[in-house]
Amino acid sequence: MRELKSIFKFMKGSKFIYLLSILSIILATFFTVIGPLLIKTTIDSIIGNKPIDSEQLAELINFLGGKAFLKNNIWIIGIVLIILTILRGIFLYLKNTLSSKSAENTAKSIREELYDHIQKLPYEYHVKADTGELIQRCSSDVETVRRFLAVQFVEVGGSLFNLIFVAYIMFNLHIKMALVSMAAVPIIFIFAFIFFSKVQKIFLEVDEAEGRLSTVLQENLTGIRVVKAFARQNYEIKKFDEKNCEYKDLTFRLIKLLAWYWSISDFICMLQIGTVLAMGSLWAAKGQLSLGTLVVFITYESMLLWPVRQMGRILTDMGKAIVSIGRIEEILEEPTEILEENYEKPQIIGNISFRNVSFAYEDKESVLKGISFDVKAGETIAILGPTGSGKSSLVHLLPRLYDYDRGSIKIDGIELKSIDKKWIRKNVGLVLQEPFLFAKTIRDNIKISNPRLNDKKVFEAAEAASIHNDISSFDKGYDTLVGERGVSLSGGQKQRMAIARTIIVESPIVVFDDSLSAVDAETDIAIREALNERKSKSTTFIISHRISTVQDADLILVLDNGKIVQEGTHETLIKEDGVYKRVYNIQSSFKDNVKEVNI
Ligand SMILES: Nc1ncnc2c1ncn2[C@@H]1O[C@H](COP(=O)(O)OP(=O)(O)OP(=O)(O)O)[C@@H](O)[C@H]1O
Repeated sequence: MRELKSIFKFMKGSKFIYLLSILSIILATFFTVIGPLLIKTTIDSIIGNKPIDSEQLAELINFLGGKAFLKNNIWIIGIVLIILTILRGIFLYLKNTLSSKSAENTAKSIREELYDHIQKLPYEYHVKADTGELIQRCSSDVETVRRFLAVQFVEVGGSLFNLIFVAYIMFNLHIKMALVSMAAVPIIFIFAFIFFSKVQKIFLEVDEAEGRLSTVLQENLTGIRVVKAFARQNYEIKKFDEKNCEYKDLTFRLIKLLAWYWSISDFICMLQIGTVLAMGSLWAAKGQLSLGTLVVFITYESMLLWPVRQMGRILTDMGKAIVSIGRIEEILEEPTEILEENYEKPQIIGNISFRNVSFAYEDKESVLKGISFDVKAGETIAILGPTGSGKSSLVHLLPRLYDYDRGSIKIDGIELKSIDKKWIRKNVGLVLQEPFLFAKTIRDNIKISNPRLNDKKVFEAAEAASIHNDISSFDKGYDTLVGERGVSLSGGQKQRMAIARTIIVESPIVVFDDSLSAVDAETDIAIREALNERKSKSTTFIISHRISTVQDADLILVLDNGKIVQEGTHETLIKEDGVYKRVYNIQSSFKDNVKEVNI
């Protein structure tokens, strides 16, 4: 019951409200149960002549004026019944608002904790995680828990109290009638419990089918341009139809099963009420049961059966809530990245030295093997190599997105692993291969690292990234809203926005991970020149497949299969036989016709 413990943990701040809510439902049940007893007393002792068999009711009757007075003023009983109903209504209202309030609070704290935790999970986790699944856990799983807490959790307390209280009164009134009245209770409970445990599988299947339907929809809408470009609309429509039909069929199956359940359970209830009526009338005719008691039993019967029928449902919903909280816990148990360490926070200048660095993703084969090189602050290092040779892996070590397994990386003489992660990330600007822009204005996207930066800084960064003129040509300039994932911008514009966003920070170390690939050669040169002219020159890493992009670098590394196979400057490398010279020859011979040749 680890999951139940977790639910209680999230309810921490709302426990008192829950208690009030349970108290409200108990009081509502109390006022519901009192009504039929008053009717019984009226029939048996006020209209009839039987003595009142409960001290409390006798006191109430005396308070209202006594038996004789009430017999002539029976409307007073009617008013008391209305007051009881109003009180019941008030407490039911209180129960509903209180439990909804605390459920909302609990759901809010689950969502907050989840979101905070997801933000703190390591880069590695997000690389592998299925975003759709994470969204589902943060939304529909939290919703299942919320629904359970808002509706059913308090209902369990209310139903139990109802069952115990009603059974207690029944046994006090007439033992034989109580036994008859309760005969179907275990049958209905077991039937409900077995039925809902069996259909729980279908409930889950419906949930999963709904998840698959939303995944198809989400994927299609995100990749709509690819769908259109490949004229795949019909295929996508068919795929959606399949998932839609699957969801409809499963839901229909569930509804049919539920219809069966409610009909059979109604039948058992009716049979039970019929038995109570028949046996009650028989015993009443024989004088073994008063008319008033018969009325009480008939009224209590439905009060007893309805919550028992619901109980099976509540128990299975509890099962669903437990599954959901388990899925939420799974994320919360993922170890977070320790960012706020008591590690060093040195002033970073940008001298970097790699010595025999090796790195592997988890237990796989090393993707970097014995990498060694030195860079002085302000220098530019270019990295070239075939796809999968380890270029991105190498630069991802710098902001400690991953930690190297062997060897040593020193930044200004300090071992990288001993530098605080948050600190080093503030000092290493990374322009990723696939830039992601937020659905904000261009200005806000550029100054995302520090919203307090002034427009002058924004314009400077945009100019250095050769995007200022493009932005100025838009109707709303820097206030232009970037659509979801920046759909209104071209690939090259998005890349340049990402560059502006990184260089505005003026980090001492900047990494361009193949982030000039979507801009033409002239813009590429313009950006690099602008970067060189900046006051604070950063140590710059450039990953590129284009010789023209890397040729001015102070040091060029050629990687292959995780190893440095060549290193030097453009001048030295074109004189050496090797990959660099080969690529250079291919690219320069096709210079006029082909802009770039990938190696
Ligand atoms: N998160 C990851 N988990 C496991 N393996 C990975 C991960 N990222 C990359 N790899 C593997 O590591 C190797 C090096 O990948 P890396 O992205 O560093 O190459 P690259 O030279 O930058 O390639 P490209 O030019 O295509 O971007 C590849 O074999 C790749 O499959």
